[in-house]
Amino acid sequence: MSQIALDEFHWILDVLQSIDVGLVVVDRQFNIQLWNGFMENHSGIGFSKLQGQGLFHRFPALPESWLRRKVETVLALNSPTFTSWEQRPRLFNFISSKPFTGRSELMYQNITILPLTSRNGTTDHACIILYDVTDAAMGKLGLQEANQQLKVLSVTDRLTGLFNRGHWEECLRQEFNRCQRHAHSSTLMMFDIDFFKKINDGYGHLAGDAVLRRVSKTLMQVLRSTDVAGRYGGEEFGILLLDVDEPGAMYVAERLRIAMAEQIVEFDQHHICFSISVGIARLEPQHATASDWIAAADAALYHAKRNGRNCCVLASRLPGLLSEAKPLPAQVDHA
Ligand SMILES: Nc1nc2c(ncn2[C@@H]2O[C@H](COP(=O)(O)OP(=O)(O)OP(=O)(O)O)[C@@H](O)[C@H]2O)c(=O)[nH]1
Repeated sequence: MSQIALDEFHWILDVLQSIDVGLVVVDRQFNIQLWNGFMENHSGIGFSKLQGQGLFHRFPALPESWLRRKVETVLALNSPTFTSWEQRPRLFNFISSKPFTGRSELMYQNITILPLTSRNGTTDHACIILYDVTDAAMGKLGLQEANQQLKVLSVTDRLTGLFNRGHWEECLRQEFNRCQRHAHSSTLMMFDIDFFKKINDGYGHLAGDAVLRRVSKTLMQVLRSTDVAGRYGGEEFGILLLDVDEPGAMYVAERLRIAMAEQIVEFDQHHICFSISVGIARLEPQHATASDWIAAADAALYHAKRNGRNCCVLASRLPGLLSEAKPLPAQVDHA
């Protein structure tokens, strides 16, 4: 080798040694043939201690079967492969070295695996290249998290944590369409807190808000995870009971009504009781739109109010009433 060629070789080795990218060369038996400065710094093990040793023997936490498969494919096809951190967050469990910007304890890595062809034309070595992409990954994950939070906020009612009206109505429309396509039926419940204005007028808006939050908490305790509950208006709520018939819905509505009437909201040294009135409507063939379905449940709710409140009414039984009005709980009970 000429002096110039030797110098160039030396420079290349210097560059490989100090480049801010991890380089590992292995042979077909996965014995380590090259381990650059980046790998030394992040693993804390110098090349002299690893040279010729089995990669999986020295690094048992590596995903052995995955890496074997990748390297063997690269060598067989004589073609490189790339794996992003989104497919596999990291190959080596290196600690992230970005103490100020980094929010992740471990480094995120992109990985390229290259086939290395010798001068005699055989491809018996592979070069694993590791890029530290922790900053980019954290940026993207942060953005995804923020988007996810925005998505949740955009469908949630701030006060109660239930679905807001817009999203709940969208769920209702989807269920309406699903029932039309598959010729089966679900049931809708609309309920409203009785004499809610009196609570606001008597104890202030914040007391009213506390009652609305208690309604939502009670709903979450009584309903199943498949039920879709939303805040429809100020003190009116809608619940979609999927694949539930009228008797089933009446059973749920009564449970809900009783659970609400048993609540005592403590606010500013007052004990506040309340009740709800419920209208129930199964999706019927005569409901041409989702709005017709809501109107049917609303009509039943209106009758529940007219019937004395604290009761449940089925739209299919209008104007007759299925459940008798119960005595209202004393609405405001001084401590
Ligand atoms: N605290 C509070 N009150 C609200 C909110 N949204 C609506 N309201 C109040 O809810 C009350 C609804 O009163 P009405 O529609 O007269 O109904 P009601 O007093 O419950 O009487 P019935 O429904 O006939 O039993 C009004 O006083 C509204 O100001 C809210 O977010 N917080």
